[in-house]
Amino acid sequence: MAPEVAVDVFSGTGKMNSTLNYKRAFVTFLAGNGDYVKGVVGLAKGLRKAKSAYPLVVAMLPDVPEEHREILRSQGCILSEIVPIYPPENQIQFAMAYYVINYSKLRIWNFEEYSKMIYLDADIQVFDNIDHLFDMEDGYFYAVMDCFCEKTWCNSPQFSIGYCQQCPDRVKWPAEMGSPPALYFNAGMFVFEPNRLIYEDLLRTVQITPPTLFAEQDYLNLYFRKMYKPIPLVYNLVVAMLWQHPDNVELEKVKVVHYCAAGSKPWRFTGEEVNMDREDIKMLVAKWWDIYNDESLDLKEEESPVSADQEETYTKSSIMVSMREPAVPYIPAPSAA
Ligand SMILES: O=c1ccn([C@@H]2O[C@H](COP(=O)(O)OP(=O)(O)O)[C@@H](O)[C@H]2O)c(=O)[nH]1
Ligand SMILES: OC[C@H]1O[C@H](O[C@@H]2[C@@H](O)[C@H](O)[C@@H](O)[C@H](O)[C@@H]2O)[C@H](O)[C@@H](O)[C@H]1O
Ligand SMILES: [Mn+2]
Repeated sequence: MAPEVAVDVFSGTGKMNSTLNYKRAFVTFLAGNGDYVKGVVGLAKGLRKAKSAYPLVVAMLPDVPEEHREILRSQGCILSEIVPIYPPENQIQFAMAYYVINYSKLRIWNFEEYSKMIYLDADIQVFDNIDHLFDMEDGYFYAVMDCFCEKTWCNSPQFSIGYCQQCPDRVKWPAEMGSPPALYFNAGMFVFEPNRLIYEDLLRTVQITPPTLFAEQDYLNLYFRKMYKPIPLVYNLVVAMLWQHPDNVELEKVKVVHYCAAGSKPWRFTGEEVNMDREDIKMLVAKWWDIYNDESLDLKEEESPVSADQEETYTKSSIMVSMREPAVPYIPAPSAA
């Protein structure tokens, strides 16, 4: 069983963070005019169904069309347009070509309107309330450990020797390859504190850090390696764990599902890719659709979505904030579709 830190939101230090005057929110990232917007709608409705007390902010690139923005506003999302961030010139072949746009996620450290945020990829669904994660001790970067066994890792040293942190005793890390890799998190879900100084350092450092296979996920693991605290996989079930490490998964206890395996995105699910004919995968995809199609979870007219001027102010401030950096030419990245 992989090493895990129990989620002790009332840490021994008694430093349970006051919820007074602290703004908290979930935040996701949206790029392009494709179908990830369905993921964000599903996430907004899932958080509503889980009765979360906090809003969902959408950090979106300029290429998200107005029609999609309107859909997200109607679901109560707080939209914040961000300026893209690109890695330095490089020859790297990212594990997936479209990962290049994921560096733009770094903009969320600039959302200083919030004291603590939980980042969630748009291909994630929250099936149970996880608001208690906001009460974890400040000063750390909390996320769930990833798995190195999928083909996407085939060009990594871990994959080449069959090593995975989810089962470190299966194939031990060979001494001749130096010390085993530090605990490594999946960057589809994490608990963090926006901070302008960290934000500026993140942007400075990313320009002098050679990009690697998993793009901003590798970079975030490198940058936060001293602050990282693993949390239980119930908070981000990377679905490949179901077949790569079934002994580590108690599906009935899982609160958050991350549809990141090839072919598992619910809104484009065909069931044809490897492992997509599994009963558990088909059940999780159906659960996602149950929420997405549940009209009772749509934001009601009488519920106060973000008013236009409130959003405008917020968006302007975030644009002003994000535009403080030199604007970069926006080059649409290869589509993930
Ligand atoms: O065309 C795209 C590709 C990615 N994303 C965003 O970037 C995140 C990371 O991409 P993805 O989840 O596909 O990566 P994976 O977790 O599958 O590696 C997505 O969840 C979305 O929030 C997006 O908005 N549009
Ligand atoms: O840009 C790099 C991405 O890296 C991560 O996805 C990976 C990772 O989970 C691997 O372990 C899987 O094998 C792979 O399928 C999946 O794409 C994050 O989920 C995503 O948000 C983003 O940071
Ligand atoms: Mn994802």
